Amino acid sequence: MSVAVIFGSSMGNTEGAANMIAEKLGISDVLNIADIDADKINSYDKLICGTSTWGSGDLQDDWDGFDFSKLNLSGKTVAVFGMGDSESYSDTYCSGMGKLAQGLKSAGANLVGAVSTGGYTFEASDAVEGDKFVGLALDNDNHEDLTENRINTWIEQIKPSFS
Ligand SMILES: Cc1cc2nc3c(=O)[nH]c(=O)nc-3n(C[C@H](O)[C@H](O)[C@H](O)COP(=O)(O)O)c2cc1C
Repeated sequence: MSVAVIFGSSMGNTEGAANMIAEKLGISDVLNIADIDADKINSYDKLICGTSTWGSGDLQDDWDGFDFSKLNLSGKTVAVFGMGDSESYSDTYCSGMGKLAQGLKSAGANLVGAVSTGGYTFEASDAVEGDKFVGLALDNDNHEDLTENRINTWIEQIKPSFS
C-alpha cells in the first residue's frame, strides 16, 4: 500500500507539520504540491494532505493553482490537516483546509480524521462541519506549543486507516 503526505506551504509551517506527521507514521513520501502533478497524486493508494490558509480564508497559493478536476480518488482514504492563525484570522481560521477537503471529496476521496472543535478558540471556519473540523487544525502562530500533542492525538485516531 502506498501512502504520501502532500503539503502546500508558503513559510514552512505546514511543511514542518507534514514532516512531523510523516515521521510519526513512518511514511517516507513527503511531497510539496508545488512540485507534483495530478497523475503523481492519483498513483497513491492513500493520502494525507495539508494546507495553510492565506488571504481571507483562501487555500495556500500552490494548492490554489492546482486543478482538482484532474484528480481521481474514488473511494481512496484521505485525511487533511490545516495550519492557520486563530487569533488574527479568527473568522476564517483554517478555512483553506475546508476548501482542500472539498476539492478532494469532489474527486471521490473518502475523508477520515475529523477533529472536535472543543479546545479551539475562533469565530468561524469553512473547515467546520457540525461540531468538528474536517481534519486536524493547527496554529503555529499562537499555539505552537500544542502542535506536537495535537498531531500525536490525531495520529492515534487515523492510524488504523493508514496501516
Ligand atoms: C496575509 C496573511 C493572511 C492570512 N490569512 C489567514 C486566514 O484567512 N486564516 C487563517 O487561519 N490563517 C491565515 N493566515 C495565517 C497563516 O495561515 C499561518 O501563518 C500559517 O502558519 C502559514 O503556514 P505556511 O508557512 O505553511 O504557509 C494568514 C497569514 C498571512 C500573513
